[in-house]
Amino acid sequence: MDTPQPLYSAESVRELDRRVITALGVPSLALMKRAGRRAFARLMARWPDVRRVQVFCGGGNNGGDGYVVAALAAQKNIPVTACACVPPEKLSGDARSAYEYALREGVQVVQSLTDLDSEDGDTVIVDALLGTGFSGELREPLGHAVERINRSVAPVLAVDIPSGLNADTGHGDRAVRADLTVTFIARKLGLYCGRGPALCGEVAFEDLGAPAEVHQGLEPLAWRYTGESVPRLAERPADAYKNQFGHILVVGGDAGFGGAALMAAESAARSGAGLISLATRPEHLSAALTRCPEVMAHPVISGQELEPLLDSPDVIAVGPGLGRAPWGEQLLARAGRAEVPLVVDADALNILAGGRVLAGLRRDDWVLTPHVGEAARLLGWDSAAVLADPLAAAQAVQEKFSGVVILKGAGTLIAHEQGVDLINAGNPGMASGGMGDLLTGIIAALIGQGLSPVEAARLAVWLHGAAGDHAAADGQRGLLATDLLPWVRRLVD
Ligand SMILES: NC(=O)C1=CN([C@@H]2O[C@H](COP(=O)(O)OP(=O)(O)OC[C@H]3O[C@@H](n4cnc5c(N)ncnc54)[C@H](O)[C@@H]3O)[C@@H](O)[C@H]2O)[C@@H](O)CC1
Ligand SMILES: [K+]
Repeated sequence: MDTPQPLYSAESVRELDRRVITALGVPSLALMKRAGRRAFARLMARWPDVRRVQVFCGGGNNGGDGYVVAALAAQKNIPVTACACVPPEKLSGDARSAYEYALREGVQVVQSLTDLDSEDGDTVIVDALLGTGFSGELREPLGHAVERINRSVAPVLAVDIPSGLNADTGHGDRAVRADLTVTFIARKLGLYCGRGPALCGEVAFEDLGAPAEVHQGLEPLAWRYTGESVPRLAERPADAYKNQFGHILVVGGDAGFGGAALMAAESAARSGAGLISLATRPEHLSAALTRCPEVMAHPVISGQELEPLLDSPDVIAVGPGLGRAPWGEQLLARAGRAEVPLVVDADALNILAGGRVLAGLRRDDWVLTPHVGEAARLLGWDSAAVLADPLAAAQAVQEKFSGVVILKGAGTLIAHEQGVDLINAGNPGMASGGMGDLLTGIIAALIGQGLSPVEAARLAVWLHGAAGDHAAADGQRGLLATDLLPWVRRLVD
C-alpha cells in the first residue's frame, strides 16, 4: 500500500523551493532551468507532432520557466513565439536571466496579444503567466491573456499551475483551462480541489530532484489518497458468519423519496454488510421487498415506531429521502441519539442545519456527508463562500459538529480530528440523483465491517468514484446511481 501524497500551500512550496536550493547546492536559476526542461520534455511526450509553440509569460518566476521552455523549443528548431504579457524591462532576477536566455536562443518575443499569430491545431500553448505567486483577483493585462488562451483551439500546457487558479484553495473563476499541468517540487492543494480538477487536465508531477528530507517538519494542508493508498477491508475468514459484518439500519424515504433510502440500503448490501434493515414509510415496503428482498424493511409512521428498531443495528445511516417534514425530524431526533456510529446525509443534514433538532450535538462517531449546498447551510455561509475555500469549509463543519466530515466534489475533502484528506475519483456523469445515497450506504457498510469512521470514509469515497468511472465506460450522460452497484461489489474486495 502506498502512502498518501502531501498537498501543500503556496507558502509551504516557497519554503520547499528554498530548502531544495540549499539541499542540492544549486543556484535558483539552475532549478528554474530544470523546471523548464521537465516541462518541455512533458510537452514533447504528450504532443510529439507539435509544429509551433506559443508561450505566454508573466512577470515572475513562472514567466521565467516559460522563457526557458521557449528557449528549449527554439534549440529543437520548433518555431516558437513568447508573448511577454509583462514588459521584459520589468523582469528581474532569474526571470530576467531566463528571458535573456530565450533571446540568445532566437526566440521571437512579442509584447502584445495582438502581435501574436493565431494558433491552430498544430500549435501547443504554454501558460506561464502566473504560478504560486498569484493571489487575489486576476489583474489586467493578464486577464485578457487568460481569455485568449481559453478561446484558442490549441492544446494548453500549464506550467506549475493553471494561471488564475489559487494554489491554496482551488478557487479560480477566471483561470486557464489546461490539458496538461506540469507541477514542480511539491503538489499544491489547489490543483486537486475546488476548480482545480476541472482546470488542470492531466497533472504531471516533477520533484526536480528534491530530496525527501526537505519535507521534514512542514505540515501539509491535506493528504491525498488514491486507489493505492486507501485502506482496504481484511479478507474474510473461511468460517465467517453474517453477524461479523455489521447490521446496518437505513432511516429515510418520506413520501415521494422512497428510492433514496432503498438505494442506500441496497448499496450497503452490495458493499458487504452482513444484515440490512430499512425504516421507511409503509407505502414503500412492497417496492423495497420486490427490489431487494435481502433488506429487512420496517414501516414507520412516527419516531416512536423507530425506537425499538434502534437497539439492534451496529451502524445507522440516516437521511436519504428523509424529507424535512415533522416525520423526518422525529426520526432524526431519535436516530441521532442512538449509541452506535451514524452516517448523516441529505435531508438529515438540512434538518441539522435548521438547528431545532439535535441542537448543539457533537459526536466523534458520526460521519456527515454534505455537498456544497448542505455544507453552506450547516455553516450559515453562502455556497459561493464554500466554493471559494472548500478546505476551510470542511474544517469549519468538522469543528462545529466533530466526527468525520466528507465535503463532496471533484476533489472530495474528508475533515477529521487528525487533519484533512482529499480524494479525486469519479466523473461528471455522477452529477445525478441517487449518487449520494449510494455513498451513504457504502460508508455504513464499511464501518459495519470493522473500519473506523475515517477509514470507512476514505475507502468509500474512492470506491464510489472508482465504481462511477467503471460504470461510465458506457457513457457519462445517462449514468444511473444503480449502475454503480455491480462495480461497488467488484471493487470492495
Ligand atoms: N523559486 C524556485 O525555486 C522555483 C520557482 N519556480 C517557478 O516560480 C513560480 C513562482 O514564482 P514567483 O514567486 O515569482 O511568482 P509567480 O511567477 O507565480 O507570480 C508572481 C507575479 O505575479 C504577479 N501577480 C500576483 N498576483 C497577481 C494578480 N492577482 N493579477 C495579476 N498579476 C499578479 C506579481 O505581480 C508577480 O509579477 C512557481 O510557480 C514556479 O513556476 C520554478 O522555476 C521552480 C523553482
Ligand atoms: K502557469
